[in-house]
Amino acid sequence: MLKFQFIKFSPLFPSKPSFFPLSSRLKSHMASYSSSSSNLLFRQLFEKESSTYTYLLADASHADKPALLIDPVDRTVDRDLSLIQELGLKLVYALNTHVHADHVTGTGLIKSKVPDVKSVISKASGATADVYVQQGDKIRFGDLYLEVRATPGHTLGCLTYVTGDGPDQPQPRRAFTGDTLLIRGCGRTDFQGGSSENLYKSVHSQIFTLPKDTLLYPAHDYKGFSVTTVGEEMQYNPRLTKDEETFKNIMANLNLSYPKMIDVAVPANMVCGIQSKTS
Ligand SMILES: N[C@@H](CCC(=O)N[C@@H](CSS)C(=O)NCC(=O)O)C(=O)O
Ligand SMILES: [Fe+2]
Repeated sequence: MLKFQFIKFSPLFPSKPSFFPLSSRLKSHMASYSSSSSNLLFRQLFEKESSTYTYLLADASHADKPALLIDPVDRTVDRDLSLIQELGLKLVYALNTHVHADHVTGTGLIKSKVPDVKSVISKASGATADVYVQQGDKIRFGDLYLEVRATPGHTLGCLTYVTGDGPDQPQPRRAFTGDTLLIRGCGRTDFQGGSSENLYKSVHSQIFTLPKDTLLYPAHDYKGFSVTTVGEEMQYNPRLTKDEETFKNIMANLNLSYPKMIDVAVPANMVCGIQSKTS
């Protein structure tokens, strides 16, 4: 099994040099130019049975058009792979934000259909994958990357993936929050090593510290919303705008029924759906 260092120090997809000897005026012009001519190809995809969002990201300017999927669902793998083929992308990574309790991840199925794809999850999740990531790691695809932020609370191993910072990276930034932060809500904390204290700290230290215009994309939405921003959630999130004690009280009294598929989904997702024999 590969360790994450493989990606972290891999010269496969080196970044562009980030230093250019330009005047500060020209630099600021370049920064705004780069924001409107991003290399990032981005698609938000939806699986309606579990109200799950899957995200497709690719570096469309790179020769190979390397791509990754965040939180694919087994039921929609064929749709996602058809889209990837149609757009001429090369799928390199299939990432999970955490061990899902409400649906079976598509990661294993993807690996059985496209064997070169590497599955990615946090070491803290305890799940099987090809590549384990942790706080501060970078997952590179072409000239772009996702920065890994550990955001435990909904589960012990929850991650938020944030698009790269810097003049050659697309702006505004996007953060894929899994179930840590939902639009005007957050993930429940009553199973899988959940902790309302940890979730509160994760959101305030790892998500609300991002620039206010950062676009936030959750793993689920049950009300028809698709995207929010850091600034919007800091102002309007009915749970996370409260002080920590009030938040913990809200979370202790959600009274949600367990996800219908939890007994099937968690054991399956601990081995990333289905793993190939070689991984
Ligand atoms: N009814 C759904 C499960 C709904 C649910 O529990 N969602 C989770 C995220 S999936 S683990 C959650 O954290 N919800 C928080 C909330 O406030 O709704 C099913 O049966 O699958
Ligand atoms: Fe979840």
